[in-house]
Amino acid sequence: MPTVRYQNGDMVMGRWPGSNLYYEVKVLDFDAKSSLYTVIYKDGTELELKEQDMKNASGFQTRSRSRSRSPGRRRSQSRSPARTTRRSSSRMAAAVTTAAITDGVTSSRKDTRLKDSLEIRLSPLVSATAAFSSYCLRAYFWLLFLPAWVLFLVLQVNLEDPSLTNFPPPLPALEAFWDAQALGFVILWILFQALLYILPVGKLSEGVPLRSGKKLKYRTNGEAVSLAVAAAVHQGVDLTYIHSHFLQLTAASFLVAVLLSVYLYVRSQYAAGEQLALGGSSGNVAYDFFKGHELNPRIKEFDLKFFCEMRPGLIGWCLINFAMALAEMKQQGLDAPSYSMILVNLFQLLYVVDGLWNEEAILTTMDLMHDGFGFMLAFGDLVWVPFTYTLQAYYLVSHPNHLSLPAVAAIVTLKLVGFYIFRKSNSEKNAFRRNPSDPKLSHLQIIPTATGKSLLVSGWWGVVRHPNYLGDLLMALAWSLPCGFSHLLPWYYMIYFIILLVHRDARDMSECRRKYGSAWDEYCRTVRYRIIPRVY
Ligand SMILES: NC(=O)C1=CN([C@@H]2O[C@H](COP(=O)(O)OP(=O)(O)OC[C@H]3O[C@@H](n4cnc5c(N)ncnc54)[C@H](OP(=O)(O)O)[C@@H]3O)[C@@H](O)[C@H]2O)C=CC1
Ligand SMILES: CC(C)CCC[C@@H](C)[C@H]1CC=C2C3=C(CC[C@@]21C)[C@@]1(C)CC[C@H](O)C(C)(C)[C@@H]1CC3
Repeated sequence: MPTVRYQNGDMVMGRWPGSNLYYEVKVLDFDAKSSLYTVIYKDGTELELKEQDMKNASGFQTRSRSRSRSPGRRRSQSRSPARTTRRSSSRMAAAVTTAAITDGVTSSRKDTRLKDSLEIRLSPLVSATAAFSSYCLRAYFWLLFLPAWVLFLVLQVNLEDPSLTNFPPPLPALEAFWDAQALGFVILWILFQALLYILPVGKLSEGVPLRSGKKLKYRTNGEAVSLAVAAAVHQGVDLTYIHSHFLQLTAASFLVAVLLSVYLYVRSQYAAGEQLALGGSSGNVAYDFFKGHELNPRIKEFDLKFFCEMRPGLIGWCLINFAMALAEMKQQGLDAPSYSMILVNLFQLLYVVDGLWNEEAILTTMDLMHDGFGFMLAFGDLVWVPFTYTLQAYYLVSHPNHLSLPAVAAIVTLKLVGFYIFRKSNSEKNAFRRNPSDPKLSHLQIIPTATGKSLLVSGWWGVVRHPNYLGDLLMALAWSLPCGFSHLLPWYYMIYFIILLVHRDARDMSECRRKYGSAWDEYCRTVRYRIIPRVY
């Protein structure tokens, strides 16, 4: 029978998962079977913590307000363990962390370390409360804006002269959106993908450790699935239906995404502990619905987030592109698709097949590791990706753009350079996160952090802080160039992607700053640029 050190109702300090920061928490429950305490943080987040991640509040001292408010001073006085040395072994870093946390309350020098942790922890709670209402407003805005924007784009692409100034676009009658057959096809497509996903072929990969240290298993059989889809398409299904029913297929997918999000929201109300993401628990229905609260919603072994992100939308994207190539030949009376259409198809196919081939790498991306699964991702995966990432191919069906051979060669070179940077940098980080002592990575310099994880500071991740985004942006440029410069619409992906990646980078920077504290500052001082060397 385990001893129960803290009682229900006790106010103690609880470690924020994945960091060395302690927050004030109230003990709600103790589960003798798992030896885990259920605690609630001041912002309402409920989590399960091990006893070793909890301390008596009396052992902590806080700095005076004036001192903690001075960022300059804070920087100069920081004694965080992560700053002290640069070591080559992540195990050393883990040892430093453990020492700092477990002994911190007794010696005065170590007290300073804990005070530094507390100092960082106080600000996010205060600002979280202040920013709450603005977050809720933003959620309402995005819930309305995202579907309206997709509709706007889909209605523009068929126009002879698509333009932002065509606003509001001529709206079709309401019944034009609804087509039971289109809904049937969307459902069949998702079920077909689900069937391929559960087939016992391909690898079973482990995700990154959850807060409890447990690792979930994922079936990563994307390569087999892409071959199965290619074979099915080869059997001669008439895909031009997709071009002629694009609006109805978009509306049907939107309906599925909304139903899925409602289901995800409802089930997240019953999830607890490590099943939950750290966001999406504000209590505001719109915000939580949009953001999603459950981290890895699963029906038995079927992982809904992983499946939606990697299968129906992503493979659907290639299928739609291919359908557009057939529609172009039909509409323009061609024997073969145009060079522009071939380039757009091949480039994006390479992107998707690469994603499926390296499916395991997605397990270390932000969406899979940290974000809850709610409307944003469900809509993103099932509507946004297949129906807006295909706009370049759709545009070319009725807006031909002739490319000379030198132009083709230049665009292909750009795509390959982008792809090389994207793949190499993603694989490097993924390999390092999976096995930091991989001998193939032993030449890379690292910065140990107080969490036990280290940061790569040479190799691709020493060039800029997001080399993978740089490669991705170069590829995006290569996808738009074949469409020419007559309209802004085929450049939409490039513009959206710059905004998305700059925003993601900022979000990731503050998340990493929270997680790694001064080790992250040191990384940022060493690697000065975010995405483009010497520019940004
Ligand atoms: N086509 C599309 O629509 C989109 C494509 N993408 C692509 O998906 C890929 C994944 O992107 P995303 O998930 O945003 O971000 P990343 O794959 O860049 O993941 C960021 C995480 O990597 C870890 N990390 C950061 N710096 C270092 C370092 N120096 N050493 C070791 N680990 C580090 C941190 O996590 P931790 O320390 O916790 O491991 C950080 O939170 C990218 O290639 C991106 O371009 C992304 C969004 C949309
Ligand atoms: C609706 C919102 C405005 C934005 C939603 C964003 C999502 C569409 C993207 C978030 C991260 C994504 C990734 C890919 C597709 C787009 C989304 C879901 C990705 C699967 C594409 C293929 C790549 O190879 C990848 C690296 C596996 C990508 C991972 C991130």
